[in-house]
Amino acid sequence: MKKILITNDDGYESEGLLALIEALDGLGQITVVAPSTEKSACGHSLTLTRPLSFICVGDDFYKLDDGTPSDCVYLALHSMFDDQKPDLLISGINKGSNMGEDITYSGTAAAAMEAVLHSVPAIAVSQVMDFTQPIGDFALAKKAIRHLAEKILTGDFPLNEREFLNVNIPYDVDELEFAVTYAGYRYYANDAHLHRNPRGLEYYWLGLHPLEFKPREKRSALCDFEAIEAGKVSLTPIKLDMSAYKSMQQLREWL
Ligand SMILES: Nc1nc2c(ncn2[C@@H]2O[C@H](COP(=O)(O)O)[C@@H](O)[C@H]2O)c(=O)[nH]1
Repeated sequence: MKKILITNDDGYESEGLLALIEALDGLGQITVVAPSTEKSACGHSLTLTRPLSFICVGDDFYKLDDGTPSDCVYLALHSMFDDQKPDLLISGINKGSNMGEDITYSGTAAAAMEAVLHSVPAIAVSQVMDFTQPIGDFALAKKAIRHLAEKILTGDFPLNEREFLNVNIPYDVDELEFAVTYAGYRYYANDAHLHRNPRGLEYYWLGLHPLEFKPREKRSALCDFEAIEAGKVSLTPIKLDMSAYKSMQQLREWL
């Protein structure tokens, strides 16, 4: 029987995680290891400075106290799959998109990175949200991820070593249509909001600014943002090799 490992970064009680489990029902033996608390924007952090513990919350369903998504993958592979690695790791369904350079912050994407570093095929799946509206049922996301998982588990994983599939699901769309994309260019501000507690101690809340984007020049395909704007499920192949090959010669000349 095929083995599927599931994790996320919104925490083990997230609606997106439960929807993902439902979407994959019947496709294989599912093991869930998810953080005990929300870990959004935790990146590819591993917890090396304190111990972590699995806490069983159901059949083959564990929360990792208090681990990151990457810890969940790392420890699950170490402790639960000593004879045969999982055939697929799926991280999500994240409440919020992860497009462009978002993936450099994303715990959802980082779990997929951790998996492919251990030669386990991986998908990160994130749902574009309107946070002013009810969360919804992730219907399109479930349909999309089941389609992709079935193709992978009955056939092959379409990417190369140390590459993962970053999937973003459009908001409020019913029809399933895929688009193969590249990661767009995301604009980031560095807003922070200063407050003081009743004793005068200052503290900040980061972020909370609009995250605009643009396509990158001279690309034939759509970027992830454009696919989402067109109501398509964005499939972006991401490689972990971050070397700036085009800059190597200019660096040599600079020396
Ligand atoms: N650079 C900023 N990124 C932000 C901000 N608000 C949200 N985000 C995005 O959060 C997600 C985290 O991903 P997750 O998979 O860990 O939930 C990622 O897409 C970030 O870009 C912000 O104000 N600034």
